[in-house]
Amino acid sequence: MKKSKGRTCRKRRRKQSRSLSLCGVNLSHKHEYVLLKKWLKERGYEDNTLRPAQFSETGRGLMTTKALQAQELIISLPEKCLLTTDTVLSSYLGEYIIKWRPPISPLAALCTFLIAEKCACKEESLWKPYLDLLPETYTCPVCLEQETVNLFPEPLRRKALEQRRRVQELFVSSQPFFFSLQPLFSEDVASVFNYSSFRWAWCTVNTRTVYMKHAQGDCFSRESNTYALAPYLDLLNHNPAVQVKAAFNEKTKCYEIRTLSGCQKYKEVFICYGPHDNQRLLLEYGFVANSNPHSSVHVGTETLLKYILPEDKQRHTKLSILQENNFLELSTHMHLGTQ
Ligand SMILES: C[S@@+](CC[C@H](N)C(=O)[O-])C[C@H]1O[C@@H](n2cnc3c(N)ncnc32)[C@H](O)[C@@H]1O
Repeated sequence: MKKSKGRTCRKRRRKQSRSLSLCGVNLSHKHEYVLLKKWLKERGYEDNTLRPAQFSETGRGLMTTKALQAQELIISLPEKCLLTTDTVLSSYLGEYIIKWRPPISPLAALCTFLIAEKCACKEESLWKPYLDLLPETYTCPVCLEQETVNLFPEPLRRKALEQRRRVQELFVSSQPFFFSLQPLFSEDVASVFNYSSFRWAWCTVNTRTVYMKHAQGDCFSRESNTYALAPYLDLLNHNPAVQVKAAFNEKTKCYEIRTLSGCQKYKEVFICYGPHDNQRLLLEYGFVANSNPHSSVHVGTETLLKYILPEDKQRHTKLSILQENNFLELSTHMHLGTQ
């Protein structure tokens, strides 16, 4: 009898403590969040349901103060709150971007704006309440020490190095444009637009933007222009198990996210960033998800080649399929021996 009571008690306590760990510590009274809410209100955002909160398992996120039913709106953020390439073009950077040839990419434009606003115009930025709440550092592979990246399994290490190369290339190719902005700054632009601030801006765009299609104008290069930074909404964390519908609503002129799964009162509200496996989540967002239904194992080239035996009659076909689908990274000492 005693034993059974103990077990029930332990079970109940475990359940309570798990449930408590899913409830966050409310942050909304903090000065920075009060300022952000005021800033959002001035731009037409009204909401009494969501609260910024710190969660033990996922870090900072948003909590709901009422139960959300399936199909209910989680958030509806007016266009005025969104930071897009239109924002950049209508800022003091616009005339420099329009004149610059060859045109810079939409991504480079957003990074330039974030750095300029964050590092140079500190007190005057219209975006200050938002910028003050952005993370100072990121955990995407491009920000990690080489020794850490060396510990990754080969396929992830390869992707991490690719990411680093892409960010470095974009930084180097954007430098002449940065130098053209010197008239806007009293400091040396080389110190404002350094690699570290560029990497911070790149990670901000990469980990926090929502998809929003923009018309392809002449001001920017042909790369896709689909980014929108969405203050407050970008506090929503990822959960692969939830389903949401998210898009810019042309009628309401708001970026809207609707839950398809619902959410309990005082629990963290999640969205789904996409059906990503943990390698993709680590590369793009700097974290991995527990119990990820999209988990997959990435097999390195050497291992793949080891299991396609020379006597296999379909060896040639199999290797062609792997190669066509980018599964083989061939270094100079490797050869396929397809004959
Ligand atoms: C759009 S932001 C979400 C808000 C973010 N937690 C914050 O404090 O600003 C995306 C970032 O949140 C973190 N994140 C999102 N979902 C997460 C999860 N399920 N577990 C841990 N971290 C998560 C990752 O650092 C990711 O790059």
